[in-house]
Amino acid sequence: MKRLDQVLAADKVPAELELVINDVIVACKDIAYKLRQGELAGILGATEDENVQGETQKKLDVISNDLLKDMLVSNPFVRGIGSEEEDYTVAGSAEGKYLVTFDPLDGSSNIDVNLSVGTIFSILEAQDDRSGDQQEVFLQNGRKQVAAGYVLYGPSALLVMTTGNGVNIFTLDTTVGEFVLTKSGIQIPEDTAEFAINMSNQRFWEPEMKQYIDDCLKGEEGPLGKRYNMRWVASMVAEVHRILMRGGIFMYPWDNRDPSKAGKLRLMYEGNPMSMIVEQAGGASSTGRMDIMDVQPEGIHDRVPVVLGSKNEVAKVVGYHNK
Ligand SMILES: O=P(O)(O)OC[C@H]1O[C@](O)(COP(=O)(O)O)[C@@H](O)[C@@H]1O
Ligand SMILES: [Mg+2]
Ligand SMILES: [Mg+2]
Repeated sequence: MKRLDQVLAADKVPAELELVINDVIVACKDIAYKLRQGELAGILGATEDENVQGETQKKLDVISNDLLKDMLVSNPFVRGIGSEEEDYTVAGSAEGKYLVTFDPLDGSSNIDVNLSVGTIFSILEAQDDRSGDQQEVFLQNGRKQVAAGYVLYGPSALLVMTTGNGVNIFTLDTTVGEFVLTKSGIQIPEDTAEFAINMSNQRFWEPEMKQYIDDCLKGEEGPLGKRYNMRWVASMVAEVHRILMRGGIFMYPWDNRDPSKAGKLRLMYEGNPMSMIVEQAGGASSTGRMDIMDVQPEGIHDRVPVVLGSKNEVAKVVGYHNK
């Protein structure tokens, strides 16, 4: 079985980028270990703080963020980091070429109930010599990503990653503490009859999204002509992983619960890296009106409506928005 370094060498990934990816992975292995220990490691429960998104931080949000941040800002090839849990971007090395953004712990509401959570990361190249504490250096669209990935902490810990040459899946071999390649060339089935959306927000959606879901629920008798199944894990990493394995469509659409937030998910920590992975696996990813990776970020914490997964189903949802 191939190790991660062998796969990266075969993909001709530059040595400096490999060292950055390695540091992300060292931190993720530590997170995986702490999650295994759970209550025994005293890591469950909430802190008394809120993050910049106005969400209460779980202890593990903070622990995971600090692990990733400490590893990366001391890496000589990292110019800076941007995190869902940091108010501002943080400078690394002035000579560093790479910028790393991450959602240290995705699906945090699942931690205390012992369900799947993940870490999502995205790597960009700095385009000029601005310092990593200036958010402007990060404000590049998703097409500029040189690598993206997630670690899913489920029954086994999986690293799913792309450097622009397809999607590989590595499983953490806990006997040696290494991620080893277990699947490559992942392809998402083009069609699906399984959707994932938080239905409790239905009354806040735009009419186009309401119409699509109404038509899914009509099943064989409806205009979509098939019976749909539904899943909602409330952990984007777990949903995207299910879609990579068996197809499906995942949506966190725009809603008007809070008009200042264009959807719940964050472009630079969730939307872009997941879109790169999904597109590299032959799927599609859209806001409903444009490809997510073409959205120009205006701020590091920008939010974006997300529709991603099986290509033909995403095209249907985009079709509803274009009607
Ligand atoms: O609780 P809701 O509104 O269903 O939202 C679930 C969504 O929120 C998220 O948990 C957001 O991620 P965080 O846990 O990193 O804030 C996604 O993973 C998931 O798809
Ligand atoms: Mg998240
Ligand atoms: Mg998070």
